[in-house]
Amino acid sequence: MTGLARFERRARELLDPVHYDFFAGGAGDEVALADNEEAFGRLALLPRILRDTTGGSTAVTLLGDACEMPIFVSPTAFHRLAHPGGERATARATAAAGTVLVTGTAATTPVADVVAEAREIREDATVWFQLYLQPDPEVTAALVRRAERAGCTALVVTADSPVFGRRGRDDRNGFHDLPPGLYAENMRDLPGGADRVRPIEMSGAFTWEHLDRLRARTDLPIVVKGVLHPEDARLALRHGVDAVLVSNHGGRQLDVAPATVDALPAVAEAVRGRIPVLLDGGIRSGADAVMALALGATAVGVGRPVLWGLAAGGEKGVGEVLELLRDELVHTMALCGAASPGDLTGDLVTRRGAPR
Ligand SMILES: Cc1cc2nc3c(=O)[nH]c(=O)nc-3n(C[C@H](O)[C@H](O)[C@H](O)COP(=O)(O)O)c2cc1C
Ligand SMILES: CC(C)CC(=O)C(=O)O
Repeated sequence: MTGLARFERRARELLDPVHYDFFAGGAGDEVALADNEEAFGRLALLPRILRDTTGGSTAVTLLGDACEMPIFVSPTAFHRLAHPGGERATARATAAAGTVLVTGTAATTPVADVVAEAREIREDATVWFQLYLQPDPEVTAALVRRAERAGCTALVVTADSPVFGRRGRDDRNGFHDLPPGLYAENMRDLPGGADRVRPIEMSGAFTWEHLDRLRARTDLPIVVKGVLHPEDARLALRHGVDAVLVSNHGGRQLDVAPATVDALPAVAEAVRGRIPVLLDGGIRSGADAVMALALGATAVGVGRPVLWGLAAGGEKGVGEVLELLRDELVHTMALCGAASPGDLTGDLVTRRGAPR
């Protein structure tokens, strides 16, 4: 078994099947979930030859943060459900890999502890905070302050969840609550809920105006997560957003959303290089990352692969997953004649079965 698949297999062996299903599953018939991965299989890379790639680098700068590779850790809920080391283990491994960790509202470890853990490994470790805007603006404001005080350097606002996706596996398994002792720790001690953990609320009432209010309230760069329509990318630009993240929430929200790599070119075209375009969904190899970068992403996020590494081997497992992806990325770039991510251009991507 090559690549990341062995981590998923190991995770499946070790995890409670109900928890495995929570991590692995998607919305509805899991069409978008499957398509995220399959869409990469429909693409091929058209390599360039005789280009000196020695002395190349995978480094990129993301919203001012130096990043050793254009692969970051997307926000996923409840890491302590995957492994007792939880978000702390993920933070240490991600810092060691020199890349960005996006922790968030649904973490089972407080954001301050996540950042402290990452900075123990590397002083300048980068942690961003994924925010679910909450209907009570005071609660949202408190979450933002919490992330700022912890030392997060960007906010990632998830905008694809006006309602919670319908996850058939969780319904069938009756999985709706965390086991005793595990909580969304960032929701603890917030206004109106002293001494208790507030539930994370989804709301369909949010508009770009709420983004404007957030913009006015924080100096942190803002990433909007869940952009698929090019017009929303244009709106993001108009509302002073610092980056967009092309995502369908790993196929966990709108089940008939397109695969993210299929949605990427139109978004990149709308943005025309003015702000970074990030992507997550279905990245399972360094070659997948190369394809997305060539199609206009500045960096790509991985969700489940990190959860599988965490479940399989805690900090060490996450480290192995990130190193495997880095190694594949470097190798694929070299074979494509690319010395740095900037050399990955759209002409390198073609449809499988239909070379130019
Ligand atoms: C178990 C799980 C939990 C997730 N939790 C969140 C979350 O709390 N907030 C969020 O914005 N996205 C969440 N996501 C979506 C991820 O950030 C990301 O978009 C997705 O996992 C990328 O797809 P991939 O798993 O194929 O890499 C979650 C995804 C999974 C699989
Ligand atoms: C439990 C949710 C807040 C997180 C999640 O499962 C998701 O965003 O997919």
